[in-house]
Amino acid sequence: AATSQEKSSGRSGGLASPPTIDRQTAIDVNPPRGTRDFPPEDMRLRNWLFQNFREVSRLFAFEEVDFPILESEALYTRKAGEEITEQLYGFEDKGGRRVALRPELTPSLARLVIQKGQSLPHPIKWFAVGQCWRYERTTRGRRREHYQWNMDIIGVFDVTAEAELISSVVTLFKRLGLTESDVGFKVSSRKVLQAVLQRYSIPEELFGEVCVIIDKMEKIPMEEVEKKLVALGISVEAINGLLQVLALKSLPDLEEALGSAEDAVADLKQLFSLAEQYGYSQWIQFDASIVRGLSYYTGVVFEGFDREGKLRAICGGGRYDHLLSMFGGTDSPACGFGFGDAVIVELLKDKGLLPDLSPEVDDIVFPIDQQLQGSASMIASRLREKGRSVDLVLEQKRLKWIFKHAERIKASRLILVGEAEWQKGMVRVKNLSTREEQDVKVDELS
Ligand SMILES: OCc1cccc(Br)n1
Repeated sequence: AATSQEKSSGRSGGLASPPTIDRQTAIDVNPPRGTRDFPPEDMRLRNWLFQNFREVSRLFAFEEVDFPILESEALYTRKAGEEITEQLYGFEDKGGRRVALRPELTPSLARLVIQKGQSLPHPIKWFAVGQCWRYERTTRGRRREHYQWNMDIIGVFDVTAEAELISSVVTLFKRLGLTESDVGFKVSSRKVLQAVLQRYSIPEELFGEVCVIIDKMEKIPMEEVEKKLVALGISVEAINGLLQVLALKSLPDLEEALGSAEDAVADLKQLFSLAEQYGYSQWIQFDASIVRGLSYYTGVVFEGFDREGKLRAICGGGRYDHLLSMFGGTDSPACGFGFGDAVIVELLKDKGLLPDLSPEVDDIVFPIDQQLQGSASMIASRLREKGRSVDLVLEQKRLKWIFKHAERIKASRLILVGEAEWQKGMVRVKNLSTREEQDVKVDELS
């Protein structure tokens, strides 16, 4: 019999040729440079990862929020030489407004907190999973978009907030099968830097820029770092004092260098003691060189890293107590982190921890012949009402194709709608793992 495709083309034999369309030039079927498609297999992995983000956020009683990917450029035009603002994906829209694809979520969160004003009960515990963008020079061929999981706590002065945030990332890592021998957190506080800058009476307003320069220490040659600091008017003596403190790797050494009265020392001692109580002290270590690259951090900063040292930071975060006033709002103490969707997948791949995710179809419903297509649709609807995921075969196929298809989508059952059984108000149900098959009354199908 002619297949439905052959019928529609009015030709039998050979494949039906597509209707002619006036296509001048073929489009580029690849996504724009630096961006990704998510075909089903990749989408299943992404959904699995995001489901873990959401489940951990639920465990920590955070509420989900979201914001537009497009924001006013003004949210990001900080003058601290940050990579994230230098690579801003900004443009002028048709209304002449300067807008940008968001490079991070925190400014949007700050904007919403200000918009909602004091009506919001504090502390605010919000999370978001959102796509973020940068315009990276293609020379480095790096991506221009990634998805970030963010968790933020607004309204808590104490480092109990940071301890809670780090605990949530530890929880995520454990859910993904990672242990403290795979990953860890380097933890410090920008108050360390602040204390040193004060000792050399370096003006407070240089703080953000100095942090951004120090953060580049691992990425650019030391002499360039020093040149940038000197360009800010910082003396060589101060720079040496800075570099000495930044080399500290133990809290006792920090206490010795700064004295126990310093906030940085007290904060970090409390944080490490809380980590003990949470049970994740094996996951964290003090490292004064950690400053992170966002200018608005003001206190504790941390980043997740892979202990083999092969990958870029897995996640990063910290305290940002003055971000709201940067946008004209009233300051609230705040801290949060961003966790990208790329490095973690590379790490899971390296560790052989990527899950085997297959499509989850319960039933294939197949009308043996064309006249039973309507009956098959009725069967499919009944099964769907019972919550079964049903792949209804929509065109005549040979049984050989059906079994191959069932194998490919890992269906658990094949429901054959055939004339003889249908006359008796039944369908043939084949269990595709046990190969058992039986006729089942339509009314008893579940
Ligand atoms: O973490 C920096 C960043 C921001 C936006 C997009 C991408 Br890819 N990466």
